[in-house]
Amino acid sequence: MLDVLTVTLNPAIDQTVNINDFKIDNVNRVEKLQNSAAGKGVNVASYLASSDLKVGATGFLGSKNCEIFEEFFKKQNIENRFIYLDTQTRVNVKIVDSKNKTVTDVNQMGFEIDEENLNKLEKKLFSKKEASWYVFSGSLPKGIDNNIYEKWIKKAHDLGVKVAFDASGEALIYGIKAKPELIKPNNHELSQLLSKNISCDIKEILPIARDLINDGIETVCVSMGEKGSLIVNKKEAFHAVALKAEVNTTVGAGDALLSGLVYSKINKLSLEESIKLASTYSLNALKTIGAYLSSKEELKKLSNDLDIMPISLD
Ligand SMILES: Nc1ncnc2c1ncn2[C@@H]1O[C@H](COP(=O)(O)OP(=O)(O)O)[C@@H](O)[C@H]1O
Ligand SMILES: O=P(O)(O)OC[C@H]1O[C@](O)(COP(=O)(O)O)[C@@H](O)[C@@H]1O
Repeated sequence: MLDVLTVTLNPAIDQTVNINDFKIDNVNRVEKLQNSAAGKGVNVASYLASSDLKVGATGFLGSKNCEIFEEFFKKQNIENRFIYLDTQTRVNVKIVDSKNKTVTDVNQMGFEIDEENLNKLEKKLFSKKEASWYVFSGSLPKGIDNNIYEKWIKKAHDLGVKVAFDASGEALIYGIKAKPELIKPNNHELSQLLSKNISCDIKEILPIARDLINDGIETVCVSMGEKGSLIVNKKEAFHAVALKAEVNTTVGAGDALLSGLVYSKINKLSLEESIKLASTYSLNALKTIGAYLSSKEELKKLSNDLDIMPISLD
């Protein structure tokens, strides 16, 4: 049995283009271009497989541009359990502007899923327990109902599988009703959940995270970009923030954070150790284009750049 099976319904080839001083409504010249196999669950699978867990990845892939994924799965030691569709996987453009220090995401809608293929995937996931943990993450392609993750989290729990969940909008609103063990919304996703603007203020985020815990979610980690993250369970809370960071891209930092949290759950790390490890993974992701984890020594060095502060729950 696998340790972790990640599910990516709408993977992507991330096309990172470096444009110095990117200007809208103008002609921009690309200085460097890199394509990477990606999508939320593909990234998580890669970080976890590099952490010596037995990992599989499933969901849907277009057969017409699947080579980049197949090479990546082989290289990263990820068991490929994708269902192939007779089409292309979407290409998401990531415009990295090092002069203005911005990253602009242009994410395509991707393919449409019909009932037959959805049934095939459900069979793969729920005929028997395939892994200790399932990770459901990322946007929903056309043809899939917003409550799919809610339905699947319940089905996973019925099989005795634990669930980490990272989605946005309606899919998130439905999904948390099924009480996954672990969620990692960012502050924008919390805003969608509560239909009001949530800032990166710990005093504002802590009670919201605690409400989610009281509703039955075991661990809530709210990520806040350069403001770090807040992790909360029933007993403790910590705020992790980077004292310094080398930022070449912010794409995949959330997936890296989630991966570190899943690894920590599987290895029963304390909440403080968990957020330290997960934040280290995210610092690593900021340096690297594509979901590649650095060596243990490099990660150890990066972890020194973190400040982990306990937050009182009284
Ligand atoms: N500019 C940054 N400086 C330092 N750390 C960052 C920066 N951007 C992201 N991070 C780290 O990556 C984590 C996830 O990033 P975030 O942007 O919140 O996730 P998501 O991509 O899911 O929106 C943060 O909690 C933080 O640890
Ligand atoms: O499924 P969505 O929400 O469109 O997101 C897909 C995108 O998210 C990523 O997985 C990165 O996610 P994070 O930056 O949140 O870690 C990209 O690789 C991919 O292009």
